[in-house]
Amino acid sequence: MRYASRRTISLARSLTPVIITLPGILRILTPTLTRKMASKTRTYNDAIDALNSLQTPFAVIEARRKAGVRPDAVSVKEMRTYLTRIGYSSHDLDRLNIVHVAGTKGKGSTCAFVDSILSRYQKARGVPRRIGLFTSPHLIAVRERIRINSRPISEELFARYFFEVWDRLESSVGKEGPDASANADADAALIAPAGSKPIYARYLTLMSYHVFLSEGVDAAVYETGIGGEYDATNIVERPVATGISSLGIDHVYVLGDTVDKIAWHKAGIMKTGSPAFTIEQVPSAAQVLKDRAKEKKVELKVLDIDSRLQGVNVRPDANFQRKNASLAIALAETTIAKLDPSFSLDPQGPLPNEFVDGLEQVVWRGRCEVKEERDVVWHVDGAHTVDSLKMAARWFVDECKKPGPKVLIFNQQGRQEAVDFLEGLCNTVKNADPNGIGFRHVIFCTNVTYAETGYKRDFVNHQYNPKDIENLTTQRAFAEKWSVIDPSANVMAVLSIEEAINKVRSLADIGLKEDEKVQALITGSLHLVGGALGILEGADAL
Ligand SMILES: Nc1ncnc2c1ncn2[C@@H]1O[C@H](COP(=O)(O)OP(=O)(O)OP(=O)(O)O)[C@@H](O)[C@H]1O
Ligand SMILES: [Mg+2]
Ligand SMILES: [Mg+2]
Repeated sequence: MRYASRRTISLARSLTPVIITLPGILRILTPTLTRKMASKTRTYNDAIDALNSLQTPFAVIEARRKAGVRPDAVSVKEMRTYLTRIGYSSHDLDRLNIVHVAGTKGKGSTCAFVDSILSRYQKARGVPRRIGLFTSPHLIAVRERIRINSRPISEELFARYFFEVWDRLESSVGKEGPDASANADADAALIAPAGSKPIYARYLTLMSYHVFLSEGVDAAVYETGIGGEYDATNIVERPVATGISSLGIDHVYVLGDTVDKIAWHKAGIMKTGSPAFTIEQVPSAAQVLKDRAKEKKVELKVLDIDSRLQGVNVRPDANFQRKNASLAIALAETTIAKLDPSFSLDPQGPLPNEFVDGLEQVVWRGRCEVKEERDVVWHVDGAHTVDSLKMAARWFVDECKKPGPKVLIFNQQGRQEAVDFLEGLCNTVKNADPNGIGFRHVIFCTNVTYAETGYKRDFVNHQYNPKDIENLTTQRAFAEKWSVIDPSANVMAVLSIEEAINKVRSLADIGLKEDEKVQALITGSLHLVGGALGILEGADAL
């Protein structure tokens, strides 16, 4: 086994007021930040720096974890308070005609399908007028999370709306709207002190409402962040429809350690008066969804794979994706029927062209992507749970028809349980090979993008232990585990995504046969995948 040597790297970019040093503690030079933000020309980079200052520091996360603090109903009250402070009531959200999607896996893909179908319909019929899409996490740049008509909002627009929200929150004095009682004011002040701001993901959620309402969006697709019941997106009271994609185990610390506990949270997005859809689930999860629907008097439809998908080229050609697509069809159909009363879908007949095109031409980057170079075929997928990693491995095996050594680049930072992701990944690939050969080389890297210059600003993350990254603690644990699971593999740990990619490219120089290409899989985290795509494409992949 070979490890990269331990060394100190400076991750500072010259213009940024955020300086990170390894080893050591992350420092934010707030005077620069404050001065910049006070000036008139507040840029996208200023916005991202200010946003990064809203991340919960690693030490606080640790302390909460130890004390067993979990999100609860107060989180939703807090979001409502902030919404009022930036000038909206939850009734205003009705104008957005929100499609709300929760699930352990497939949320983003389902949302992207819905968005893509609505876009095709818009082009053909002019309805909806403007489509909003809110997803998480981001792959290449933060502004990807807020899209209008399928395009990430521009840096200028992002900066403008970001600071409008910022300023409104800073100047809030605890008056919670004209109708608020003294008690309500006092409550709100306790939940969210005047002048305070929500944390990172919640801030972006809040900002998305401001963006979409200001920009005249009349259909908005929302992916939940974590869970559903207490998620920041759950302040919507009258969504057009809700959808729950595949349920499984993830975010155990926040949501609980069994699939039925997790299902309880996800079911929290269902709303009385709004149609709800899901797909086939494991029995315990299905039961919880059914019970919660009954309790909320919601009619929950459990969808089979839509028979009208036959002949539709859904990629990847896998059952999980057809489930996502089936859910998306129902959600898009319900939305369009509300906005265009002349629309109706024949459940037996073929799908309208707009639906077929929307499903076939969807762009959802970093999921099951293939990029071919002269000597290396890169297979890139952001899976990061046990189940989705097995899917990713199966997809990889199916794609790897051409000969050549298989190589893995893997990262998952900050989650100890991730060491359990490896076995399924290893065995799926091994078992698919007639000679039982798995990955020849396995490279574990940190989530640092570049060897020399460190993190791209959009990826600065205060939530990880900097010591762990410096010492490659996680990567060494992964490497040790892999050496036990597959002693024949050449396993290594390196300090950055860039080094990992260069390592794979250098493998091509040492002994590929004539018709061979290195078959590389990059997976384990969207952060890794986003950084890798940026490097492979040599520029912002956006
Ligand atoms: N229905 C599904 N069941 C299992 N795995 C899935 C499913 N849909 C997608 N995946 C896998 O999970 C990866 C992430 O998909 P997607 O972005 O749609 O999920 P998500 O729910 O938005 O996840 P995240 O937790 O990253 O927000 C995909 O690349 C694919 O490998
Ligand atoms: Mg997730
Ligand atoms: Mg997602």
